Amino acid sequence: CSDDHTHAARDGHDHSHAKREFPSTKLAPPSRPLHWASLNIIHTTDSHGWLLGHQKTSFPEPNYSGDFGDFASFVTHMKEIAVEKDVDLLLVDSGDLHDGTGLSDGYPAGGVDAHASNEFFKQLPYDLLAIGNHELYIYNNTLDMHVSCKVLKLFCLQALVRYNNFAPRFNGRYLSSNVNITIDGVSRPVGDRFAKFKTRKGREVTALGVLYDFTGNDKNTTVQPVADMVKEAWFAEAIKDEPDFFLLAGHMPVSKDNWPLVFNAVRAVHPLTPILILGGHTHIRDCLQLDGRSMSLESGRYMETVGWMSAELPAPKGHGSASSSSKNITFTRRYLDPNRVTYEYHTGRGNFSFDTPWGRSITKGLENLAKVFDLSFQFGTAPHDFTINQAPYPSNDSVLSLMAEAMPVAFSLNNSRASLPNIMITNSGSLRFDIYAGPFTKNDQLTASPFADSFLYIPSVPFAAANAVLPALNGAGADERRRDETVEAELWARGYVGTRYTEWLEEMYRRDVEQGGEARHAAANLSLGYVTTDACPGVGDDTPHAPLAFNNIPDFIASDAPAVADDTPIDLVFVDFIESQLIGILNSVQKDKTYTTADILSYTDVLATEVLGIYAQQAWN
Ligand SMILES: O=c1ccn([C@@H]2O[C@H](COP(=O)(O)O)[C@@H](O)[C@H]2O)c(=O)[nH]1
Repeated sequence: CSDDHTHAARDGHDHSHAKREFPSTKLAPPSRPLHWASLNIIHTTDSHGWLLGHQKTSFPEPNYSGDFGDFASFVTHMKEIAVEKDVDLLLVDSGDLHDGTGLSDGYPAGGVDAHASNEFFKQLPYDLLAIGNHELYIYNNTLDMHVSCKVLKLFCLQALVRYNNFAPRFNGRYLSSNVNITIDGVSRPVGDRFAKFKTRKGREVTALGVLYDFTGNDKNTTVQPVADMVKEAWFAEAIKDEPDFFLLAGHMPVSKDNWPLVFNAVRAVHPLTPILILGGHTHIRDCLQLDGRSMSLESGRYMETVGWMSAELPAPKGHGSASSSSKNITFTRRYLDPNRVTYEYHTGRGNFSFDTPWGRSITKGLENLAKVFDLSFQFGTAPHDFTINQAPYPSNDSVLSLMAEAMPVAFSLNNSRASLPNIMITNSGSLRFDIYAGPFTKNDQLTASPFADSFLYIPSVPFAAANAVLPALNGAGADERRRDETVEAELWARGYVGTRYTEWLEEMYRRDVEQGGEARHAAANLSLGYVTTDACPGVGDDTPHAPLAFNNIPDFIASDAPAVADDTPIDLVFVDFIESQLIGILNSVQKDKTYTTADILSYTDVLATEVLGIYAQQAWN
């Protein structure tokens, strides 16, 4: 029934689901079936707690409205199809499960970030997972991903009670090839360094799980640079024997990063063995081929994309295959919008036959968790949409402008310093999602600003110096150069990837404008969404869309500067995430004093996660 494929509503059998039978919005189905080959992969990355799907009704949100229960049902049906076709289908994740929604970050005091949401992740039949940088900002989060009872005998009982954790569930397939955690003075991999396993069809796989050169990790966790990892004896030993293919998952962008180091190290030993790379981190849809027998895929962010890769591999070794063939392998890739229309289209199911009991139970469990965490608690009513890149900055419709306005309001509560002049600075990367008109809930607060960062200050900074910090941080100095390369490199290493994502959005918008976008979209009846151009052949986006409007934003934002004389001492307030850059910049814009961490004090107990809620309670009620 074709209509069954064009609405994302549920069948209504289970009325307890009625609340999430969004969107009633009509969704376009995919443009064509997926190409299945002898080996196929479903890929997720950078999900950041977005397991209840995107719940707002303005486009592009309905494109991503499928929840993790729907995804589980999709995976079940796809696995059945793979068996019918007698081909391999693997499920792979490339990390960053923490920081992003109320489900991951709305836990009660004393809890561990994403522990509860990861219980749902653990229910999916992932064949391989890799650690992300967001698993490493806080030691306890890393610990929660670890704990192998095989290794940690004494610690285990206590850990299982407190941290009923992640890696052991995946039985050697949660990989952290270059990431360690230190427990009781002993440094050990968070998951496993590598995995060797066989697919259902008997293909031998050698797998790695690599993190890019991240340096913002908490103490007692370590990230080994990729260039050093490939020189390790364990690495040489792991890749020595030839499998049917190498599966390189990792939280590392497929373009402009270090995958070639890993790829070349493998190629030096195995010039022809297929290499399949599943990357992440920059939140974009991207694909390239490092050679004709390899494909690298990156599948977006926030469960806004489910990636698909297919590779026509020869039969497994020992099944009479010509594994030493030097011919190019036929690969395809596709970026799926995760919604029920997409899922039903590709599984040949309708609203009445799509849900599996297991998928439904995951949806129910997520909804219960949202209740337990009180995620629909309403702070106020947002008067209109506030966006990160669709609206110019500064403007009334910019989330960044909203934050700049909200900080002084939120930090003035019970704060004896509030009457003193100040400038408050935060990084725009801390704002992770748009705010939509209507009820502004605890979940909306955490999707917009999920990092529980504190605010610090340096007292008595002369206004002229304090006021020079923001432009210097943003690189808009007198000579109009982009930000200092050292600062840029440091930000990248600490996990600052906003630039790559916004460049991607800008490029799709610019290309579209050049092609005379609007009339074309109207004629083709396109809804808003991602419009990907990558370096791989064939159709990428599963459902065609028109791109969102794009405006450039600065990397750092600040509250309005006070109207005081240049030499007036003021409080320079800033989010702790940018502490090291801020001190460096402050020392570069003035030479009267060398500021150090000893000059820094705590400004407020209000965390970055709480600012918008406090503001909404005052301004939006
Ligand atoms: O405490 C924090 C931690 C991170 N950020 C911002 O997050 C991104 C990096 O996240 P990815 O998902 O790995 O892209 C980066 O832009 C940081 O600015 C933060 O603000 N505070």
